[in-house]
Amino acid sequence: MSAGEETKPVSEVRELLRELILGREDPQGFFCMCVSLLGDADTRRLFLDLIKPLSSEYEHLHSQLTSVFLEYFSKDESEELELALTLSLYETKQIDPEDKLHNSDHQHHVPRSYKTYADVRTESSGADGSVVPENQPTAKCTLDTEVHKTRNAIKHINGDKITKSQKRRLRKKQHLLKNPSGPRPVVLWFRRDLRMWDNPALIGCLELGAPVIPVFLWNAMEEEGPGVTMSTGGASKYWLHQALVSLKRSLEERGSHLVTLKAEPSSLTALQGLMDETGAASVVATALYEPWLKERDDALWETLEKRGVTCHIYHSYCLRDPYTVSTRGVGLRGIGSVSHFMSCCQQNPAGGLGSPLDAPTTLPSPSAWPQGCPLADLGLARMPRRKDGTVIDWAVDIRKTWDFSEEGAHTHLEAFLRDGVYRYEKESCRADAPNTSCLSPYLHFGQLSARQVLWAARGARCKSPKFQRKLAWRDLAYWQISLFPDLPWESLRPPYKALRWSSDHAHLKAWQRGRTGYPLVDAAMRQLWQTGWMNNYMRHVVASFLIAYLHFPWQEGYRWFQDTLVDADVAIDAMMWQNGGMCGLDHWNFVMHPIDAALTCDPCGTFVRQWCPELKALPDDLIHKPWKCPTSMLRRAGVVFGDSYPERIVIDLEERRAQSLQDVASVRRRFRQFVDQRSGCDLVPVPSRLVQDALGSMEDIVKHEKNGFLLPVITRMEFKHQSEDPDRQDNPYSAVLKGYVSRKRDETVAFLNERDFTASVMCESAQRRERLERDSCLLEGLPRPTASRGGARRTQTRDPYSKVPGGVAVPRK
Ligand SMILES: Cc1cc2nc3c(=O)[nH]c(=O)nc-3n(C[C@H](O)[C@H](O)[C@H](O)COP(=O)(O)OP(=O)(O)OC[C@H]3O[C@@H](n4cnc5c(N)ncnc54)[C@H](O)[C@@H]3O)c2cc1C
Repeated sequence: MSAGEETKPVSEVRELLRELILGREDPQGFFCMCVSLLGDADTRRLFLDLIKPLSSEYEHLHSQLTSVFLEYFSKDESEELELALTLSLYETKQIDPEDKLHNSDHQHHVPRSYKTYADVRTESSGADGSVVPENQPTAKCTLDTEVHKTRNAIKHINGDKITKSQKRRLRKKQHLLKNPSGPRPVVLWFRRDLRMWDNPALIGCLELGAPVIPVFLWNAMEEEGPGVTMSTGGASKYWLHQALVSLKRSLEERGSHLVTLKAEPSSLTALQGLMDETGAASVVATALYEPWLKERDDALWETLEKRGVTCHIYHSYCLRDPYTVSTRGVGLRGIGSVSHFMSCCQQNPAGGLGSPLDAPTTLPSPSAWPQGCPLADLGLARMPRRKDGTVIDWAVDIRKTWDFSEEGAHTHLEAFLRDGVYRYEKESCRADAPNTSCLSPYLHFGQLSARQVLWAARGARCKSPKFQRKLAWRDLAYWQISLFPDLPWESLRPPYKALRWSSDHAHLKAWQRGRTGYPLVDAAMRQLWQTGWMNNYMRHVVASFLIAYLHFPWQEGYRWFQDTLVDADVAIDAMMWQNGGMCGLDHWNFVMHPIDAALTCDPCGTFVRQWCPELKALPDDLIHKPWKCPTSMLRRAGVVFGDSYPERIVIDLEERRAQSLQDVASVRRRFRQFVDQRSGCDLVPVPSRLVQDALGSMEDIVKHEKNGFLLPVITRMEFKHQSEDPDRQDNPYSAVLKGYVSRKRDETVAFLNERDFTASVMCESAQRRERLERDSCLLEGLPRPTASRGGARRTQTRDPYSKVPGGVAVPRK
């Protein structure tokens, strides 16, 4: 073939050859494009000549292309005929949509308990809710039109420059040519449902009977939402990376693959690109409930559906879709508490929960995979480098602590139900024993579904209602964020925004790094820093300390948790910090005391010894208040304040607490319009949808305001009392809780606390006296005095709090 007679398609192929050499195209793709541009006969005739120039410098490429060519043309004639027939059939179908409808042979089946997006939309518009069949004539983006479009695109390529979208279309052609007669692939969009077991979206995909293309898209901006959300901080991003590694492996074990992609500029464009490239006809995903993500998804589904793509959305992230929770018949009194939420769910039931689904053993693959990017390129597990170039591996302890896989999730669940659940009801507050499930990161990333956990808990030998209720707490958080989209950054109780907050950066830093001088707080914050987790009780202790004793706004704690927790969850974290920060719908009716709380959760100091090893030689009874140790004891234990262990950053806890209380009282007086004069409760502006839902029975307590509705919400007695006289020092309703189990137990704790301290100091001075006497006898040559009986150190040998009948501690004998 001389250059003079070279046709346009041939020069386009030469152009593509350059792309291949530059590594921007793979041999398979290149070959398919040749077939598209030249047609079968010319490809057979010209291909080997066209690739000849590669044989010297790019020998490997050349041999790959040759074998692709030989393989393709080794097909017998009947196969080729079939291909031709299929393509012409598509052409015919394009001009005869009726025929296409009648021939729809792979209508999908959606499990009854789940809904497609089409269902949800038709339902909400009051239609009958029937499922939109995949091959419905209104679907604009059918296979035949795509083939046609692709052909047109190829016709219009201008030879000199191939644009990205042209390339994508060519790739789509490649997919179609490879699998011309099969059903069009379905994109399974993994988000926060990174599991094989009990994954309705995954099973829904399989029911479509088409090849499945699992994808994970990452766009940090979209996750963030409009406010200061800190949706995925360092630790949880690290977990996400590892969970994706594990998901990829699970998919590969099933003959599939995970395509990872940076969704730039948006998830919508990335998905559209994928649909174009693969010819996929539907997208399947699990619903997300953060309002900004829901908004994004709603717009995205709508655009895709307009383009003829069918979108199937399943609900499995929570036990209950938060957008279906109604207060009808229950009202708004007590809103924010888990019992109110459970009443709403019971009174207004949704469809049944159904039972967990099995994992599939295989997944049908497409004939060719779309191009993604390496998982590492998503930048989820980025490690900074030192000046000398070495990597700072900050996640080393997180790796040692956790198994990030779905199997790891099941192991945790089984171990908990076999062992920990027996102690959960009464002893879940213990910091020194693994009495809780540690399932939070797995639940957050959907490596376990809430339904699986609930089923397993119900079927366990020992049933813990308290544990099962925790799943309702989780749903409550998602309901709250669905009602209050600003939950992660805006206090729900307006007056509290005006509180006088501390700006002492050194205090905040000391809290973050576990250097406050309060061993229990420090141990918990160090555990968080190193492992990305701490238990619920300890989260209450450190949150109380930050807010009630250090006077920082709750948002500081929320953001730090979001960055350091492996289970950082915008909805739960925001709800809990708002409640702890006195601004939530249900603010905590207690303040954890940083020393006395230890007597309930770490009575022998085991937890503190693990995370603050510099204190490990201190006796049990003083390890939580080392500043009370006699100097000699500190010397023996090697504790030097300000050196081996920090000085306390605040000394007078009572005074700090009283100040916090006074500040609250004064803002409540300043913003009287947000205090209900009748009940003394705080008033919170609530969204009208909530009020409309409940109205009727609630007219009496909901005040109609110009800018919304104000609802009286649960308010601490001590606040009501203090507001009457902000300078008052003797508030009888003090919320400071020394322990957690009961006030009675607190009193016992206080008694033991005092007795132990006195006894320990007495012992210490007796020892000192003995030593002095012995030394002076030695000096004066007198006989040694007889040694007193019993050990000088009063180290506790038995933990008196591990069994607390009826919540009352048994004092030591
Ligand atoms: C200030 C503060 C911040 C918190 N931030 C988060 C967070 O970012 N992510 C998070 O998952 N939990 C958060 N929690 C709730 C709770 O502390 C953790 O879910 C729990 O410690 C996780 O440990 P676990 O799995 O052993 O819990 P378990 O006691 O075994 O509970 C089982 C599951 O129930 C759910 N759950 C438990 N407690 C709560 C709760 N109070 N609210 C909602 N769901 C709950 C979790 O999914 C948990 O995994 C926070 C609590 C506080 C006080």
